[in-house]
Amino acid sequence: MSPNPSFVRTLDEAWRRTGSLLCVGLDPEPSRFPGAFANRSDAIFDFCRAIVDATAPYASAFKPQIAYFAAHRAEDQLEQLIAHVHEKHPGLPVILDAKRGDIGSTAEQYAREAFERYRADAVTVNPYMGFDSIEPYLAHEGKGVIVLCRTSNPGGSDLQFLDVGGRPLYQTVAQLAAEKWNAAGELALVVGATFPNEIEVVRGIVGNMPLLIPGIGAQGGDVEATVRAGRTKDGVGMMINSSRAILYAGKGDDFAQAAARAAQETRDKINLYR
Ligand SMILES: O=C(O)c1cc(=O)[nH]c(=O)n1[C@@H]1O[C@H](COP(=O)(O)O)[C@@H](O)[C@H]1O
Repeated sequence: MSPNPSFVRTLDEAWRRTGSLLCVGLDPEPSRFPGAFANRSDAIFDFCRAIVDATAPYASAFKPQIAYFAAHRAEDQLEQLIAHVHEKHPGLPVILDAKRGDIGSTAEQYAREAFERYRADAVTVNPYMGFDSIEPYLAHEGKGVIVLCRTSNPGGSDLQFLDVGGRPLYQTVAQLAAEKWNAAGELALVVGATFPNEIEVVRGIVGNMPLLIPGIGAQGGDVEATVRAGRTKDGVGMMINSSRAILYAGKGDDFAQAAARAAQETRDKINLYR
């Protein structure tokens, strides 16, 4: 079997080819779908496929959030959706947002779920249980592992800001990721757009490592401050995610066109500051 292409390399190529740092988040909530989707058993797939096809010209990655599928017993639709992205939009990586974290033997199963069942290119993981809980994902050659570092939510400070030897815990996570955990070169970190100062600090610690940055759009993160803080010297290095502000930009039959417009505007705004 040929090895998987490198996630980090594919992502870097996508940034440069598409000229976009936008990651379109796929958090499907059927109660917010336009009326035409009511009572359709495949509504989640159909809605997300329409969003993917409409926004792909403005995106460099997609990020489905697993809970939005699992809560509706729609894991099969998630499989179909990721297969659709690979088939119709090759070269745009799919990040499965699952925020997993467990002992090694269980993590092996989560890794198989993300990479073999769903065929994601990368998965989000929680570092709270330490490196042996992350290693099983790295055993999948070429697959990306995106570690929570400084999350976008207000409660993220409860633990991530605890003082560890004179600096906040999230900085220790960034340093471990950059210096000890990244032998495979396929790690990335999550840093919320709601905390641009911390984005800048993390960028200083991790060099060119990719950052997944959620929190613009519905959570109110500042695009200009985010981009200025997180860009690499080459003006790339960030998967800037927006979910609800794109998915639900329109409520009617033109929802996909409205999503495309929102994606285009977001891409263009990001590009003003690269
Ligand atoms: O790992 C994530 O993607 C993530 C980390 C984080 O710190 N904050 C955060 O909002 N997310 C996810 O990013 C998405 C943000 O969605 P919107 O606020 O609608 O753009 C959701 O799927 C969250 O689960």
